[in-house]
Amino acid sequence: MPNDARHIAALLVAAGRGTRAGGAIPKQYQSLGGVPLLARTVGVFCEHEKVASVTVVIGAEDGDLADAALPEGVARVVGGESRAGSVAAGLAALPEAATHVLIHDGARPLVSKALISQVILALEKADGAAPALAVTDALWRAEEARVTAVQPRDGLWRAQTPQGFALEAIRAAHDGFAGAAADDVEVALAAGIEVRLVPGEERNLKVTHPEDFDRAERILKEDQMDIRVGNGFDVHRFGPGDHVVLCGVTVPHGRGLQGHSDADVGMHAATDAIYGALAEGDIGQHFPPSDPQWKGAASEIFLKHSVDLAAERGLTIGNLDVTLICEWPKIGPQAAAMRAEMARIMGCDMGRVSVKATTSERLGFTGREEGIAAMATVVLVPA
Ligand SMILES: Nc1ccn([C@@H]2O[C@H](COP(=O)(O)OP(=O)(O)OP(=O)(O)O)[C@@H](O)[C@H]2O)c(=O)n1
Ligand SMILES: C[C@](O)(CO)[C@H](O)COP(=O)(O)O
Repeated sequence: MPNDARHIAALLVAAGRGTRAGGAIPKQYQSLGGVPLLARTVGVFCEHEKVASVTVVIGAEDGDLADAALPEGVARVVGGESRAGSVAAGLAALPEAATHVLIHDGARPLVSKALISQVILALEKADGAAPALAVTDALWRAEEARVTAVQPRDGLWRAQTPQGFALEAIRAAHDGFAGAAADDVEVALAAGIEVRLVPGEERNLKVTHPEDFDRAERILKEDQMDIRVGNGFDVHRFGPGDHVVLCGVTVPHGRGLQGHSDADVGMHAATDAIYGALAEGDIGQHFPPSDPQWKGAASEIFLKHSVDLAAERGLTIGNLDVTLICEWPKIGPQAAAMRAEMARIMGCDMGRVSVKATTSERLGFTGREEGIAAMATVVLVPA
């Protein structure tokens, strides 16, 4: 269920003929890693928690191919002769509740949930937002296979999709646009809509030529091999109190743990392990202790956030191993409840979560019962 007051509609244009890609059927219905290319594109948007509806624009003669490629619940509409015509048909068919639209090429199957999120975020600041990559190669003009001039590349960007807009603004822009447009940003600019740039992704290629299938398949294989390991470590000191919260479970104790949040040292170590695996910093970076809104916060919020970030990258929990280091309280009797609670928050099987404990033989700060330490190791695997 989208957690956004806006209704963000995804509009995937897939009515082209794919002549440059060749093949017996249009490229969007050809197999990419054993799945129709368009099914992959649609899947990414269907799984995005902020996308409220998905509409696909198909070719008039592609009904049977679309039946085989599209999941139930995805609306479809027949497109036009040009990409712009297909977008216009799609804009007219979006759900009434839609406030914003993400217009995306069906032929870009490797778009990531993280990129979609960036475009949605940028739409909070402007009526238009689109991903692009800076041009890094030198640019030339040429005629008849001879270089005739150098084209300065400063300020030049390679356009990608999804291109996001406030719905009424882009509808009006399309209504008032005459002629051919390469994409919807061109239509938006002609109507004076401000379009914010967000960093594009190399992997978000448009399958255009036959060799692009090989490129896309190589990226999919790399995704399958993307296994991440992270570790986390945390310490909280004891203070006054009558309980501690460890791995989400409240344990009666003669003292409490001090901290800005609920001081759940085990959950913090686990969360930092996940951020570490993602190279996404640590809890303090995402939830600054200086921010009063996190005072006394349940650490569940932090753990859930790190797992959501992993999911945006297509990763899920392979396994998590947490070690609590303390003399007291005794963890063994609570370990199963802690594993169950962590598994619930992370949305994974309890068999993937380990919580164990050790004393430090009365040595050091944990041995003197000044505080509790925790360490965690996580493995993230492709979802
Ligand atoms: N009349 C059209 C033309 C294009 N598209 C869609 O716009 C996207 C980008 O276009 P492009 O890659 O140029 O696709 P094709 O037009 O299918 O390719 P080609 O020019 O090689 O025929 C694709 O997802 C394509 O299906 C569309 O919905 N309707
Ligand atoms: C919209 C687009 O994907 C932006 O890069 C692109 O312009 C559409 O594809 P085409 O090959 O230009 O038709």
